Amino acid sequence: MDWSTKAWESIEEIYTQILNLSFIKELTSGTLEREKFNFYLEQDSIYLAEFGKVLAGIACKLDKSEHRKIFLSFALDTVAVEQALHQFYLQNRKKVVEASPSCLLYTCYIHKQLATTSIEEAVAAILPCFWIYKKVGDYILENQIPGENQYQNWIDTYGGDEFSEAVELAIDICNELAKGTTICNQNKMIDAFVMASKLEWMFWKSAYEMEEWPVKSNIIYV
Ligand SMILES: Cc1ncc(C[n+]2csc(CCO)c2C)c(N)n1
Repeated sequence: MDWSTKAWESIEEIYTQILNLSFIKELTSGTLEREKFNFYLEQDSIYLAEFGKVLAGIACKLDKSEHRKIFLSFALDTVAVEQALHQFYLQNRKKVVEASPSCLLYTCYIHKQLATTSIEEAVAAILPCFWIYKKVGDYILENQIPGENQYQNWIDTYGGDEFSEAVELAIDICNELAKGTTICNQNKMIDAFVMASKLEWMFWKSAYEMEEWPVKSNIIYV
């Protein structure tokens, strides 16, 4: 069994719980409140900016030029997706938004992986972002209520064939890196994959709840 098969089997339960989230159910039916979706997009904008930096950082550490090329193209795609979705849904709103606790946790986790773990573990930590979104995008496409869905543009970004190639490349690179490393490190890669999958679940849950910080501040800038 290759590394990615074991990795996906390790998160089957988390994936099922993602599909059962109200955010995903209502995104599928198109009934998700716009306020919740906008909250998600604003948080996602923070996430994508950090994710793009991590992808570029991973590229710097990869030995094979082919892998570097792919990760740099992922980093560019991330900026493009961020701009396109946000232009479409938020019309370039320039509100200053603070990262929610879950968003901060996720972005700090991937930065921590890049800064302090093996390159294999860092790559494994970014795979759920690709793979889970592909699966969720396809699931929504298949289970959509036919007709108008105000979130069609978002759904089409991740569901369908266009995004498949990137996901397959990311999975293949993980399998190749896993093959070239120790069993111990392969298991650490699984841990990273599972942790990032939990953080994907938390990200959607926190968007639906429009998660706030449990303590407030009254910042006065100079
Ligand atoms: C929390 C969160 N997780 C995953 C994605 C999906 N995603 C973000 S960047 C990227 C790679 C290339 O665009 C993919 C698949 C998201 N938007 N937000």
